[in-house]
Amino acid sequence: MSNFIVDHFKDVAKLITESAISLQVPISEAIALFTLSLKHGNKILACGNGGSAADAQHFTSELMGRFEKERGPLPAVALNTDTSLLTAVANDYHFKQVFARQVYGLGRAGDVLLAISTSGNSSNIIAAVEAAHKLEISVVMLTGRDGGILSKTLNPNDILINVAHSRTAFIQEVHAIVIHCLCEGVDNHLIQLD
Ligand SMILES: O=C(CO)[C@@H](O)[C@H](O)[C@H](O)[C@H](O)COP(=O)(O)O
Ligand SMILES: [Zn+2]
Repeated sequence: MSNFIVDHFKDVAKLITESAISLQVPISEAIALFTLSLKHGNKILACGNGGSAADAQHFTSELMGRFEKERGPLPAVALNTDTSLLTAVANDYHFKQVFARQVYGLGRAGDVLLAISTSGNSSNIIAAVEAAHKLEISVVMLTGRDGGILSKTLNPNDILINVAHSRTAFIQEVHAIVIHCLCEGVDNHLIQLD
């Protein structure tokens, strides 16, 4: 029997090493976009489904709380956390609208939306991106596989961070690293200014 545990660690380690090269530029660009938005007094919205919902709230909690260094709170809201709101919108309208509705309610021009989808094909994430575009909110898309439909909806100011792998688990494991790099980069920029 093959040792799937050792294989998992080895295979994701290879993907992490490859991603360090391929994702360095879009991650740096996303850090610059988030930082500029926050410096202008705007906020970050984030959304995802399942494991990516956990990733979205992981990111916003490290902005609103703290990452590694002491600083003030940075305005950031995960759109997948309020079960009353999510069930009401899904029940009364459509599950596709659960994030878009909140983008329309909370979003303002100049904010940035972090849209996370390992397939790039989740309809509620695509609808959230459409809502963001209507409000002149730039989008950082954190995706996997070939980026799916989401990657085809990029506006010129948007940034695609795509982990080109077919296993959802591996994509999510790299996404966790990307999220920590985003937090570290934003802190490096903003704490220098203090
Ligand atoms: O965490 C996992 C699988 O590792 C699952 O919960 C996964 O996130 C869910 O199936 C999501 O609904 C997948 O959506 P997406 O990433 O394709 O947008
Ligand atoms: Zn998972």
